Amino acid sequence: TGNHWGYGKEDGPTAWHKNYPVAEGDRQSPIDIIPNQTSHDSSLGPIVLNYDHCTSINIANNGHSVVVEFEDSDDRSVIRGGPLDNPYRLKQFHFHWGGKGCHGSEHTVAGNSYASELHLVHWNAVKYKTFGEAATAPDGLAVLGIFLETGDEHRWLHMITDALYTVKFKGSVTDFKGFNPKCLLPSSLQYWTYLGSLTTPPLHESVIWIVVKDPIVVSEKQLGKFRTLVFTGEEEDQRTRMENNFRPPQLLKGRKVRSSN
Ligand SMILES: NS(=O)(=O)c1c2ccccc2cc2ccccc12
Ligand SMILES: [Zn+2]
Repeated sequence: TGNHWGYGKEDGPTAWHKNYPVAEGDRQSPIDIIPNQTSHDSSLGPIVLNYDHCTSINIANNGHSVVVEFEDSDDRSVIRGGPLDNPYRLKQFHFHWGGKGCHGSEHTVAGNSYASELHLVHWNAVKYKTFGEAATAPDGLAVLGIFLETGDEHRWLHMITDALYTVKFKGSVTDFKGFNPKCLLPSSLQYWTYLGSLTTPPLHESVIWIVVKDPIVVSEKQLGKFRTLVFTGEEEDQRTRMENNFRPPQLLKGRKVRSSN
């Protein structure tokens, strides 16, 4: 019905262009990043994150992913530097993941996928009054992408995975205060950056992507807890496991991918 979209055969990424023609636009995300075809740009400074006074509000299942929202009424948690001309305010973060044992990242590196990908979504509150306005502007959003690979248990991810049972169904929201996503970042913030889009409908071409090169490591058990979520609402009789909620790589269409040193 209407602009309903998902990750299934009928309503998935290959069908999105019917309701969202920008799906075939010139700056769509994700992409396959080929490291030896990126251009190293020494003018690209380090990414600076000021999350020390960030205020997480809640954790929610929006029927597409699990999302942690932040208080963004002031500049208490911002990302700056790198390719950004302004500080961008942290709004939310969410994840994309695969099915058991298969891959689930959105960006790929020389054709290789990771098990999952974390997106920290920020908006340009210097130039735009609201997140909604920024979301449709070419320099409105900055999303920091972090790859997750499986291995040892991640010492802090349990704070997220322990809360997932409270947001099993689409539309569920629970309090989630005092979480600082800085604990989910790898030690090195070397990155690739390019101009792209939201990877979910409405696919607005408003994102400056900053994809961190080094993955964080999480255990298969921790990743498995994301797959206990379902795409469907509690009132629906269908229980469709939430997994493979990733869009495949899109055409580069002549875009340059720059690399920090
Ligand atoms: N995958 S995504 O980061 O493009 C994305 C958003 C990006 C920018 C603004 C809002 C977004 C909301 C999302 C909600 C669920 C999944 C991806 C989302
Ligand atoms: Zn995302």
